[in-house]
Amino acid sequence: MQLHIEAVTKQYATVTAVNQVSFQIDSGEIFALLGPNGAGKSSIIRMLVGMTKPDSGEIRIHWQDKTFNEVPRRLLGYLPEDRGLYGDKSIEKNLLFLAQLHGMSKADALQEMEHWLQVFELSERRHEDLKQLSKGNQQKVQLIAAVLHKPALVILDEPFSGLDPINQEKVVEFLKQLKQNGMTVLLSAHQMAMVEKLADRMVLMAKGEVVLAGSLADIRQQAKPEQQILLRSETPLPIEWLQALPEVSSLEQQAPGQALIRLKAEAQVAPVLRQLLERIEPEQIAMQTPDLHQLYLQAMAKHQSRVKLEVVA
Ligand SMILES: Nc1ncnc2c1ncn2[C@@H]1O[C@H](COP(=O)(O)OP(=O)(O)OP(=O)(O)O)[C@@H](O)[C@H]1O
Repeated sequence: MQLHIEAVTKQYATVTAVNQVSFQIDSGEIFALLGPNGAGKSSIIRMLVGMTKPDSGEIRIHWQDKTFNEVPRRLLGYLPEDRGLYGDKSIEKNLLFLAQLHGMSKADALQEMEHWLQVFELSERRHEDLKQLSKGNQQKVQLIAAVLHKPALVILDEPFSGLDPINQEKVVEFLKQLKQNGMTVLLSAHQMAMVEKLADRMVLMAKGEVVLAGSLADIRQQAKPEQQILLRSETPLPIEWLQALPEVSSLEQQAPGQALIRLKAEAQVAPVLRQLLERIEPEQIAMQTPDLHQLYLQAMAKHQSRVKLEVVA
């Protein structure tokens, strides 16, 4: 299963939800769509599953030796943005119904269901009506429903939403299992820490456009992130002096004796370290690599200031 999204544009009335977006998802990858609210993630997903069509550009899905313009239903496991199962039916009845709709036999569905109910610790509750479950547990049932029929491609619109940190970790493990089982996974998410653990590649979108794309390492390179120095001392740090150093762009004081110092893009690290060591006796001094959350915030801030400049010009 390979997906090609080529120069796809989607307009709703006055809003360009997706603007000339291109990327490719390879077989067996976990691929993440990232971006703030309204970036266009769900619009792309809705076009992939055939709920809407692009205004221009092309979607091509290659499966074995065939090509499609939307993912065929029998190959697709989909967690929609608007969740929808039957509240007055039990977990088991809901899952059996959906598995059989996808052409699974009852025996196969029950066997597959057993595995996933155990993964999400819901085995004991299989006969409870869905409406009796917490929002998080309903979400877990929805995730099982998306994969029970062993689809080739799983598309999950915000699989982590509404889940506590422990259950978010469970979803990470669930997604890793899907990859091990050979499925291709596309997900949208706001939880950068989870995406960082999982995604082989990703695109960062803003206002319908791709801002950054690639693996985490690629994104780190493209983003040209600020260099960061973590400084820890047993005595309080001379914060004003640190802020006034010409190489420093900003400083985050994390405790009286601890700060994260961000350097200007063109700054050399060695002279900064020399000055620090002349003035301070640090307990710890370390270069820090920004995580996906920080890269995301930096990329979005840069994108916003570029858009503002374009508007002024
Ligand atoms: N059916 C629609 N009619 C009109 N505008 C729409 C429609 N669907 C989406 N939009 C607009 O398109 C833009 C992109 O929305 P979309 O739902 O794709 O973003 P998203 O990245 O999935 O956001 P979120 O993280 O909030 O789910 C938004 O400005 C949204 O208001």
